[in-house]
Amino acid sequence: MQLLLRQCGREGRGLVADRPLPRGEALLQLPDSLLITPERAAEECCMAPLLRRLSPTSPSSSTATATTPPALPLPLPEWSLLALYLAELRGRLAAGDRSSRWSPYVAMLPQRPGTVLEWPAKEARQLLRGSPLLRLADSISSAAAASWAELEPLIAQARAEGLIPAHVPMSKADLDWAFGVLLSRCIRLPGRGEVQVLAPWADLLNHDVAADAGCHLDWEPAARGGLGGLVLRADRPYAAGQQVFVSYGPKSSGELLLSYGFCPPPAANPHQDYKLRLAVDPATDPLAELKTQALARHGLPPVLELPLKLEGLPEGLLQYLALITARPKVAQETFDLASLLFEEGTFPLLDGADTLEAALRELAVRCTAALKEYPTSMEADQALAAGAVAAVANRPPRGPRRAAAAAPSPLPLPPPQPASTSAGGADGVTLGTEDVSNSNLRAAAVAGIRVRERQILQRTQASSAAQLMEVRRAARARRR
Ligand SMILES: C[S@@+](CC[C@H](N)C(=O)[O-])C[C@H]1O[C@@H](n2cnc3c(N)ncnc32)[C@H](O)[C@@H]1O
Repeated sequence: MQLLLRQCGREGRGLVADRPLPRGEALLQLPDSLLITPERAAEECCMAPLLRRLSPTSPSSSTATATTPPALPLPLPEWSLLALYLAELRGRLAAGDRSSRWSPYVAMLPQRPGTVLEWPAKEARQLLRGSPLLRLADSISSAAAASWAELEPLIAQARAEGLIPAHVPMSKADLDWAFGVLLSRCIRLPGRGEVQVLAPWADLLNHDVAADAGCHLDWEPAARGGLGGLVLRADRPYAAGQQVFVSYGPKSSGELLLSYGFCPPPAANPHQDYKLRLAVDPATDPLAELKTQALARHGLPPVLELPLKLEGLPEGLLQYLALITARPKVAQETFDLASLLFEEGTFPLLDGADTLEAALRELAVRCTAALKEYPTSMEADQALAAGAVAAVANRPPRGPRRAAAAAPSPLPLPPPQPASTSAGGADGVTLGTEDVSNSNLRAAAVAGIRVRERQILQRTQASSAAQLMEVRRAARARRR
């Protein structure tokens, strides 16, 4: 055991090194039997007999290895199976039924994971107006609603068949809670066919925006010289008592707020962005069908979200914009244009007009339009965000600190450590899950995100205007 459970300031509980640990060391190792996989959820869930009848008969793409059982065809999406099982375990626990071996795990899960699913719908729409985060919030709630719509009739059927014990409600509230737990704790394992699992104990690791993208939990197949289990390797040396963080992925502060219920200062988050949505529009573009085909030939979808950042434009943005804004007189030229843009990386003249110039112009127009979408002013958002920073900067997180004692730590808890560096800094403070459960602080967190999104849009607008002038100057020089 190299890691100990601790209360770690705004992050809540976390895992710390129990002694100096060298880089590369396996800090944590869990065998398959200690993971809640979708297959295990389907087999162990009280609805298993019904789920078995629903299973497709054809074999699924197997993720079996020497250390994992063969994967059975799944009757439902992974997410729904995990949610179903979690909801059952929660119901059992609430009724005092501790018969499941996962009870201690479910008992230590947060009652309110703090994701956007807990925000009142009207508040979410108001708060996120103008920001691309509104699309993300909508997609999260739609996914949860679709999963519930799929599960509700099955739960009713299983109850009618007497599969669900009377003391287990399997209510919508239990499922909603399960969706929040999954959003904030489920781990996807690239080393095991991208399967999504719940990993008790490992899911006590907190996120650091600065952690290397490679610093994450993954499955190490024994066959390829790995340890044959879920493993976290130290990405750097750790001192005794130092909190071990992982990367939940290159996520913006808004993505973390909606899915994990905490908000690091956007200005200190290297993954902060503004997701610009680009799409071929069949309603206004007579060449939409051809453009969709041309994009597909280059492996590109007809709708794309690209992350604008302060540091510069994402790769491929101008090429994509050049294609979707182009109006070639000869329709078939769409394919030639796509090849020149996406294969050769050149912006040709189209019917005498410069496609790079058109793309830059369009980018500036879209930034201007996006800036107008925000319902608040930059100054108001700056004041709101700064007020929240001042309010939380020097106060310790609320909540019972003895919660860690109830968690499955086989060792006594060492004394509290100083607040981690990720909890503050010159660019603001991380608003933790307890903070953002307060709607005023939630509003302030979103205001801070809007400030950064606007700065990104303004910078992009200015740099596209500067580049546009450059392109025009070069064109004039060519004509002289
Ligand atoms: C996978 S769990 C990690 C363990 C969690 N701290 C706990 O007490 O159960 C993810 C949750 O931890 C918290 N968290 C993770 N990283 C954080 C960070 N850098 N700052 C604040 N909260 C964090 C959030 O509440 C998030 O939903």
